[in-house]
Amino acid sequence: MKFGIIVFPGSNCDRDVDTVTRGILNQPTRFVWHQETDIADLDVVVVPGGFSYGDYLRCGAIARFSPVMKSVVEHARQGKYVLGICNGFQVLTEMGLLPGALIRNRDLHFICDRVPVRVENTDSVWTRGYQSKSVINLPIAHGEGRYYASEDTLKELEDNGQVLFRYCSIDGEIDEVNNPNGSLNNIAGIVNREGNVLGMMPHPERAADSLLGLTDGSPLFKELIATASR
Ligand SMILES: NC(=O)CC[C@H](N)C(=O)O
Repeated sequence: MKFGIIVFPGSNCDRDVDTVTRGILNQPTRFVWHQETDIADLDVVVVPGGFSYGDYLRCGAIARFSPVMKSVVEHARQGKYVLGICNGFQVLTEMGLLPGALIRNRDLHFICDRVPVRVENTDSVWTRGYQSKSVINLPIAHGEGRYYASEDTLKELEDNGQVLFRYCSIDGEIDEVNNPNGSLNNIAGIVNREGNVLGMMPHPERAADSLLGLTDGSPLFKELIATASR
C-alpha cells in the first residue's frame, strides 16, 4: 500500500507519519511537495499536521489552494483513502472534503496534551482494529481544534455513524469537562459519507511507536494496510 504525505510550507508532522508508515510498518511512502500534481501512484494520501502557511487567516485556509489539493479531491472521488491529521483535518474541512469547521479552542489557548478518546464506530476501515466504545489515549496539539457544524450537519453525521472519535473521560464518559477544546458533541474525528476520507484532531501517528510508550494509534494504520491487501 503506497502512502503519500503532502508537505506544505509549515508542515511539521510529515516526518512523524513517514516514521510510522515507512519506518515501522514497511509501506512504500513518499513525500509530496504541495506544488506537485501527479499523485496517481498513491493509495493513501495523508495530509499531516503542522502550521501550513503559518496558520495565516485561518488554519488550513491557504493550504487548500495549493496545486496538489485538486489532485487530492480527485483521489478522494475515486474512493481512494485520504487521512487528514490535525492541520490536515483543518485543510480537508476548508476544502469541503469533510463537513463543518475547526475553530479556535474554547479557552483560546494552544493545547498540547494526551487525552482519552472513545472509538465510536468500528464499522469503518479506519477503526476496525479497535473494540467498539474502547477508550484510547492520543496526543493533541492544536489552537484551532474546536469542531463546529450546523445542527443539520451534526445530525447527519450522527445518524450516519460518521463520528469515529470523541473526546471522553478515562472511563469513556462523554461530557463537557472532558472536552479539551469545546468541540460540538465532543467530536474528535469524522469521516465523509463514503467513509474513505477521515479527519481527526488527535495524532495517531505520534502514538504508534512502542519506543514512545504510546501505541493506541497503531491499529488505525495496521488495519488500513491489512484491509487494502485483502
Ligand atoms: N498540530 C497541528 O497540526 C496544529 C494545527 C494548527 N496549526 C493549530 O494550531 O490548530
